[in-house]
Amino acid sequence: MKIAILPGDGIGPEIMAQAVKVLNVLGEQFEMESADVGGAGYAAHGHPLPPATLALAKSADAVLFGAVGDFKYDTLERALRPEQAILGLRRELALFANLRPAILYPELAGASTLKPEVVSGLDILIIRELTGDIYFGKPRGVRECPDGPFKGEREGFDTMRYAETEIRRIAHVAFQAAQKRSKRVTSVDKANVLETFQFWRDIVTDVHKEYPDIELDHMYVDNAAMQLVRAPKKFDVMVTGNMFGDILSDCAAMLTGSIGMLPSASLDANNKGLYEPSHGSAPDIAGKGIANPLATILSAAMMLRFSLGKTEQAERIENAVKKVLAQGLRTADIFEAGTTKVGTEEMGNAVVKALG
Ligand SMILES: NC(=O)c1ccc[n+]([C@@H]2O[C@H](COP(=O)([O-])OP(=O)(O)OC[C@H]3O[C@@H](n4cnc5c(N)ncnc54)[C@H](O)[C@@H]3O)[C@@H](O)[C@H]2O)c1
Ligand SMILES: CC(C)[C@H](C(=O)O)[C@@H](O)C(=O)O
Ligand SMILES: [Mg+2]
Repeated sequence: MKIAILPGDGIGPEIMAQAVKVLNVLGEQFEMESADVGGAGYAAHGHPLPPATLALAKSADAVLFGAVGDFKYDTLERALRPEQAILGLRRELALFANLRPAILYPELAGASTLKPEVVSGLDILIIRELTGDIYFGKPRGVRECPDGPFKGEREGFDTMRYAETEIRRIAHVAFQAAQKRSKRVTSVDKANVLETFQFWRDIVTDVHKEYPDIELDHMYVDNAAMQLVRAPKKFDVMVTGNMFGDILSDCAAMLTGSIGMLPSASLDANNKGLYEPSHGSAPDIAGKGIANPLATILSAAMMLRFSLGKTEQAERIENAVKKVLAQGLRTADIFEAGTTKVGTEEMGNAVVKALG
């Protein structure tokens, strides 16, 4: 089985090294091949998603991705910016279904910024549509404003759009995921204002007819953001569009103690996938050896489960993570009094040791 390893920028290489270490000691015969991506791809090959990197990702059984982005590239033309690498991979590999599970490990109840009783036992799954919406809609750009009070001035614009097929297939993913959980789906939209999301609501409602065992409710995104911090445990599966999902999943991350705890799987129609932590390249802490590698290690576990058919190995990793947390080991982002602060590498080594 071939795994493409794309560490990327900032803390990407540091956290990826820990996940690779874990994969290496499982006793499996994985063929792992690394390639430059993001700012590292641009620096070495003049493009954030060099053709060889894309070819590797396409030929592999799964992709493990670190993070991309570096503020020093923010002035490059958009097509050359590091973020285009992850957007390009999502589009080229047709990874339309992004699963972001926000689970609170009991040991981290005190690490969350919310009261322990609000978050204890939290286990929600955010399903974010990943290849449509305003992220990919055209036209977009900066132009002369054609009408209205600002006619003649420059204006920036993007296009929000969803085709029926795109909504149907992500709705199926959500309902089917809910069938394996507590059979509840909340579809998050902005149907009160946006045509795109009234259409989204209508199509999700239609797909729901095929899933009479699932309870569906609809919620506006502003309310959903509020409810996520007010009473997050009321949610089970949340399904939403690309941009709302981006924002809500960062919000949900903090319920788990840190964004350094939130893994993700981005899947195509055949469960081939790219796996990455939900966070970015964290330039503010890059190179310091203090980043939390657990989101990346847990992403590797998701990869074993969803794309490589190695459920037992996935569980081994997840149990090892629980064990190190129970041992009181914490990176700086989840540290609290009475626990032991460790660096990125020590945390990776502890997971390896705890694999059993
Ligand atoms: N999928 C991706 O590759 C991805 C995702 C999000 C952001 N980005 C990019 O990353 C760069 C930085 O973006 P940002 O600062 O807005 O978001 P970020 O997620 O990189 O960082 C936000 C905050 O969370 C902290 N943080 C993130 N991951 C952490 C970890 N594993 N352990 C401990 N702390 C962690 C950071 O130190 C920072 O304070 C930008 O260039 C952005 O475009 C990339
Ligand atoms: C880096 C960026 C393109 C990306 C997104 O907006 O999807 C990131 O924020 C994420 O959540 O994976
Ligand atoms: Mg994001």
